[in-house]
Amino acid sequence: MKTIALIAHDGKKAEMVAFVKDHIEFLKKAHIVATGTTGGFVQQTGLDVELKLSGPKGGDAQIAAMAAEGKIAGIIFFRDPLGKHPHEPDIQMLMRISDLYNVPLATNPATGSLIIAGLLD
Ligand SMILES: O=C(CO)COP(=O)(O)O
Repeated sequence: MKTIALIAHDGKKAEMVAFVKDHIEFLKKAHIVATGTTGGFVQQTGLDVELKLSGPKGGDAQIAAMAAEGKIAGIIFFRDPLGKHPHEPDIQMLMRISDLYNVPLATNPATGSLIIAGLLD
C-alpha cells in the first residue's frame, strides 16, 4: 500500500479537506500520514490517518524523516504563501529532503491532482 503524506498550513486546511473529498476513492486505498492538526481535519472526512506531531512541534521533520527512509510515495503539502511560520527551517528541510530523494511533492491542489493521477494503479 502506498503512503501519502498530507500537510496544510492553517490558511489552507479548508482547501486540503476539499482536496481530500475530491480524491477520497484513491486516498481510501492508500496509507495516509499527516501532521497533527491537518490530520485531525482529514479524519473528519472518514479517512484513517496516521497522525504525526503538529507541524510547528516537529511534524514536518517526522514526515521528512519518513521520506528520507523511502517510506513515502508522495507528499501533498499546501503551504500558505501569505503566512509566516516559526518552523520555516523544518518546512525548507522537508522540501530539500523531497528533492534529495526524488519524492513527488505538490504544493497546490492542481499539482496534487497530478501526483494522485500518476500514482493510480
Ligand atoms: O505547520 C504545518 C506544516 O508546516 C502543518 O502542521 P499542522 O497540520 O499540525 O497544522
